[in-house]
Amino acid sequence: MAHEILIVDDEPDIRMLVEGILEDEGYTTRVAGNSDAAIQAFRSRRPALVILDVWLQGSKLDGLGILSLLQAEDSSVPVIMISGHGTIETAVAALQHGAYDFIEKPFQADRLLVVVRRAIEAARLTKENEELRLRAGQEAELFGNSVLIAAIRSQIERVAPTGSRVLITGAPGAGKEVAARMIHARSRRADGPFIVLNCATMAPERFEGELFGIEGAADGTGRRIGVLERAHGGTLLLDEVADMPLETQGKIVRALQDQTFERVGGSTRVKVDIRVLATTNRDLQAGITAGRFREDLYYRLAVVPLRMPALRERRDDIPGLAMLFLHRAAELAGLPQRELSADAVAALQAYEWPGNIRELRNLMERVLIMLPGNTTEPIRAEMLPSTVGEGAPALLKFDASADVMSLPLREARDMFETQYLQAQLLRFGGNISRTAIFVGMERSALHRKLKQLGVTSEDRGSA
Ligand SMILES: Nc1ncnc2c1ncn2[C@@H]1O[C@H](COP(=O)(O)OP(=O)(O)OP(=O)(O)O)[C@@H](O)[C@H]1O
Repeated sequence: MAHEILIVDDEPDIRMLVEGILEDEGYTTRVAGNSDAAIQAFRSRRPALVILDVWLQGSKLDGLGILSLLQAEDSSVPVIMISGHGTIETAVAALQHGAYDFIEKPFQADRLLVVVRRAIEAARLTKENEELRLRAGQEAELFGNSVLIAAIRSQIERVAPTGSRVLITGAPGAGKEVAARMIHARSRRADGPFIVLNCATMAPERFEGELFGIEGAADGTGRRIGVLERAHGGTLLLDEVADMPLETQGKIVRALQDQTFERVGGSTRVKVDIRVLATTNRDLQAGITAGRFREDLYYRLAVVPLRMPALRERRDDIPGLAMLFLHRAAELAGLPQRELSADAVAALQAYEWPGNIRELRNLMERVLIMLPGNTTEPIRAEMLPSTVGEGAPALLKFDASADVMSLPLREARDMFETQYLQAQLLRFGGNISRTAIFVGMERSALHRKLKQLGVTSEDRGSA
């Protein structure tokens, strides 16, 4: 993305000179000749940087006055002062008031460009640090080795750089937000902001103010920047978009169409450049039929649809994810690393996971922290909460009880094979091909075997 620079100078020649130097380097520019125009330009959209003359003839406020106003409004935008001979002292004072640097007139193009580059880079790093802090613990990578998740990853790789809008559907906790973060991280906007608006938790009366911002009084008091503006140059995620009030849906359709909007209570149109992603765990088509969701908004958001599979559809991801979350939890809590025993893994794979990956992650953390002792002993199925732990062991343990001992070998073997294959099928979500590879049989031979043993599709877990 080209960085946009606001040039504030009362002399048209200097404005043109600076504009030319910056545009030759690929920056985009806006210009203002006095304090009113400068403040209005700054408020209508945040530039990446401001170049501000110390002395502005015929302007209500001079450079220092403008600087303090801009700093009060948004100190994350760096300001470079331009000073003439008689104004160096003021420029130095400006540094104490938060200006990034100053350059003296007449200046060399090279010197200007070096300072501009440094200022933008410094602002980027500050912002990045802040975002890293905010994002700590928020995943931007979809882990898992199953065929399903690998397919999602490759769809993301394909769609991320295109800038298309993507509608991500799937059950709660299935990783929709992670997928959205991954799209942003692999897009050309990766250096820009990633802003999430949670439509489910937003009170309807606050919605539009949050989305479009609020104009406030003429002197700027009470003005609030909305998420559309905060996401400029980056990505906006409309999380749980089905919960957006109908009236707001109508307004956002227009904003998506021409990337301009008005703040609540304002009349100037703000222009932005954002990519919009949306998630939902509801059926939006049903919402359209019921009149709860606008069809035109649906088609604007669902340019590329992406469905996140539930965890029970890709049970072969469970062992790896469970270990990942267990290791991370141990690291965070400063506890010794522990492994999972085979029966614990099987129990985890047999469970239905209504809360999907979020439930798995929380469970692994809870198990690790709640287990007594400072031991490195593997976690066994019986140590898991009973809802999870009771799922598998009956299928897995072939116990040589008296009953079995009274059977002829052939029948005992059939019994063992039935239980063994049922358990393996469950581990692989009923997928015959993957089970066959694991147990070392041809796919067709496994089919025949299952038929002969009378193992039906209900025994195989959901595919
Ligand atoms: N494939 C994955 N690899 C690693 N972590 C994941 C994966 N998918 C989800 N997670 C983790 O699971 C949790 C839930 O994921 P996320 O918030 O993306 O789900 P969601 O589908 O957006 O849920 P909701 O609909 O409830 O908002 C997060 O902590 C996330 O980091």
